[in-house]
Amino acid sequence: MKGIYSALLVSFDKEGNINEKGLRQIVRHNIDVNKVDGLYVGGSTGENFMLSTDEKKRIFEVVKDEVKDQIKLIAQVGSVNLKEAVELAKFATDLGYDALSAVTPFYYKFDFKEIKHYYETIINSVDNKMIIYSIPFLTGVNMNLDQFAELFENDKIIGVKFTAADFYLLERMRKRFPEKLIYAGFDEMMLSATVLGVDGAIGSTFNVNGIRARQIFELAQEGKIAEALEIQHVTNDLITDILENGLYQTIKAILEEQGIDAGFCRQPMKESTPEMRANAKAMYEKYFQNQDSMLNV
Ligand SMILES: CC(=O)N[C@H](C=O)[C@@H](O)[C@H](O)[C@H](O)CO
Ligand SMILES: CC(=O)C(=O)O
Repeated sequence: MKGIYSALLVSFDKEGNINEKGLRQIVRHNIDVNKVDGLYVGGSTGENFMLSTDEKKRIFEVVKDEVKDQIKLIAQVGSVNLKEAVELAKFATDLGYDALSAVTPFYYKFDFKEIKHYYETIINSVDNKMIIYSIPFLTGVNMNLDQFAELFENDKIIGVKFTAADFYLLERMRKRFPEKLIYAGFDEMMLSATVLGVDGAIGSTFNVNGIRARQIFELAQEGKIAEALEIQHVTNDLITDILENGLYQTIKAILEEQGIDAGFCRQPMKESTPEMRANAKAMYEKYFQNQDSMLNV
């Protein structure tokens, strides 16, 4: 389960319905062009928290049908509606997803006992493995080292997607949990996270920038830090441009430039303006049009 995973984008039509053809194209692009090791389905990048249970299920189905067993699949099933999370966990497990993930329960200020009960309830309802999804800047949930340790006592909880900039905590986790899988969640900090020994990364920008992401990861693992840093610099120029222009809208618009029907975002996320699309086109030309020759791949 180690390696580079795209946090999969979902294509929606103008009315906000899932565009299955576009979704399949995004999946194929991740396999054929980005050459990722796997997909993280139903995450923030999948606009998951704005979808109905049936829509989440349909996305799990379409993705599995397109991927078959070509690459690994992680299903993010977490929800403040715990019954929904269990239902999705069963559904994704029956489809053959390699692992589950669940965001820490958010919105209400759940205490740690409640958070632990949530994870145990989900994972004990299925024959599968769980990767904790920790993203404090969106959820407000900050767990400490001892709390992670308590969750990790359950052998079915095999790892964490660590989307945080607290690299002191990341280092402490690496030392204390050598057997657990730690995935870096911030693409712009991938080099530093790799130096600290993460097992992989899960990111939104890999939907377009997967080749560079793998290069950073592999060069850093080989100790070629200066070379990895050069690629992180280019990558962060791109990520800065993307974040300034609108994260998911821009990644989708770059994919459109590559001939993929990546479509619209789901409301309440805004529609791209012509200016945003023009900026994305410029990013495509700057970072991707000549990527093969730039990178010697
Ligand atoms: C909220 C969100 O999308 N987070 C992603 C993964 O955790 C990241 O891949 C970021 O999108 C990316 O690092 C840009 O900040
Ligand atoms: C990786 C990530 O942010 C997600 O889509 O959940």
